[in-house]
Amino acid sequence: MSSEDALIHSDDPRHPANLICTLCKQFFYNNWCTGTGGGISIKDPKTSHYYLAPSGVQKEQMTPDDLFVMDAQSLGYLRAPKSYKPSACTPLFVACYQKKDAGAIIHTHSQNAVVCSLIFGDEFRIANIEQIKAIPSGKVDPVTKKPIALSFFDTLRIPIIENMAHEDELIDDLHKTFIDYPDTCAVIVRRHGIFVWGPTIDKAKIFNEAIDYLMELAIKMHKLGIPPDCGIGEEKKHLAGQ
Ligand SMILES: CSC[C@@H](O)[C@@H](O)C(=O)COP(=O)(O)O
Ligand SMILES: [Zn+2]
Repeated sequence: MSSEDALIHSDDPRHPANLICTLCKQFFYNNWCTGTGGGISIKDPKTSHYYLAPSGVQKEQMTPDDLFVMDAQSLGYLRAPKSYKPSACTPLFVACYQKKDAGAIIHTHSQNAVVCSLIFGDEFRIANIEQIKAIPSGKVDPVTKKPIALSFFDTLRIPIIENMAHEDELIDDLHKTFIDYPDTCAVIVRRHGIFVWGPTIDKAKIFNEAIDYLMELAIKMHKLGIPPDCGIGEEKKHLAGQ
């Protein structure tokens, strides 16, 4: 086996090259990565190499042989399949690795993200819902040094940026959200989808699932006339006003 192929061939189902293919399949059936849209990038915790999907392929049909591998320091490709270009999301994934210390990034074309971006302005907010507790607050416990999750009584805030003609044109607004929302683990792109990152692929997957659940719930609440960020008990007033 060539040294390039050794980067993507492993019997370990948790190897990044295998995991990207497995998760993209799962996400396809969630309607998150259909019609070539969306994708996943994982940083190998052992080597720190970035694993990236090719552009414009049916993401659920990818195999490890199709993947690009990038060196985290030089940003040069250690492996680049000749028949493909790397994902158009690559500059955005790299920004999340470099600026947010991400271990993995998930990009979906979730319809819940798209509808929320049509309903809400520059920010998606939802408060006082149990599932919020799956999302990190961005703060770290000073004693245990472990990340602190949002509480049931908190408000989850996710910035919404405008879509552009090309994926790489989102980079300036993405960088701006890193400054304006230092604690966020996600950015919604209006009429497009969402980017979610975490310190590991397992965490990023949990955050993405929890946020998608909350966006779906917010759409249902909005349809009932209940603002998703209303206080506990305030929903009665909004329901009564119908
Ligand atoms: C359906 S085209 C979608 C792309 O423009 C992009 O938004 C996307 O999500 C995937 O880009 P890709 O280059 O295939 O990884
Ligand atoms: Zn996209």
